[in-house]
Amino acid sequence: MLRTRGLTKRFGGITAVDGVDFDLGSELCSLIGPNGAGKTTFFDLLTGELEPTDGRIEFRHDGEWVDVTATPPSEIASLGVHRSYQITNVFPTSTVLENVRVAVQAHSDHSATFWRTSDAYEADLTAARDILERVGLSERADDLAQNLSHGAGRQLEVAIALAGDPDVLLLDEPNAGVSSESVDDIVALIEDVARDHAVLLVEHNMDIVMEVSDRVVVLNQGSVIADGDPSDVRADPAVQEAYLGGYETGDLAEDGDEPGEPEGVA
Ligand SMILES: Nc1ncnc2c1ncn2[C@@H]1O[C@H](COP(=O)(O)OP(=O)(O)OP(=O)(O)O)[C@@H](O)[C@H]1O
Repeated sequence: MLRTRGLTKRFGGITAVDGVDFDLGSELCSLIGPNGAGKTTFFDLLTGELEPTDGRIEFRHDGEWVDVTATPPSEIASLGVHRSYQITNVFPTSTVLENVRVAVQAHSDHSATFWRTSDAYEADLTAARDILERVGLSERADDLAQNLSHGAGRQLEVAIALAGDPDVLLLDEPNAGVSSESVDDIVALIEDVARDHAVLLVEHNMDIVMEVSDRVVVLNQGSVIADGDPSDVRADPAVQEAYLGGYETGDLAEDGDEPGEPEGVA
């Protein structure tokens, strides 16, 4: 679905992403690593928000590999790669339904038509309602987005990303700031969208990573230090040393950190 070759991003003297070769298939792959490992920079490169210093990015589109290195974000989105942004593309004073309808309309073929028919409007509304049902927000459809809890806000961001009918979803800490009661909803949502999308997930909570991932890739100082099955990656001594520090499932819940988070993770 997506691949990088020799992908590199330098900021002055800092190499944030260092020659990364990465392939994403039809799977749920988690990208983990300590603070400053380069995860956000890697996402920003994939979505076109940053231009690489070196290397290339390709997406599979209509059966062909397309080189999208240094392509603007809107074009990358139109090729089927969507990122769930943290709040930034939600209109707080619009309803939940309207937020998703606008996102559906922006993607639909008839969006460029000035005189949109009421049929097109109804079709977009129906599609938006279906998406809200899928992410578990149907009952909040008429609420203003600004009145949602953090967890429901994350569900709305995923709904907006789904409205673009993506092939690849990049989920950027969908669990960040979410109350412990809502974590199960977010985990269920991640697992659900992964059934019919390739998903690349950045997530600090290792319990979630171990539960949902088909594959885990570990970045450290911009380089991939491990890539494979979650349990193999967890047992990898290099990963333990760079990031996990003796992590066992659930064992960090008692020491004041968030459950499942390696120590020192923001
Ligand atoms: N715009 C920038 N200008 C200069 N340095 C940057 C910039 N963005 C990131 N960096 C540096 O690049 C490195 C990688 O940062 P990045 O935010 O990608 O890591 P991360 O793995 O996402 O970290 P975190 O888990 O804390 O979000 C860090 O050393 C960071 O300070």
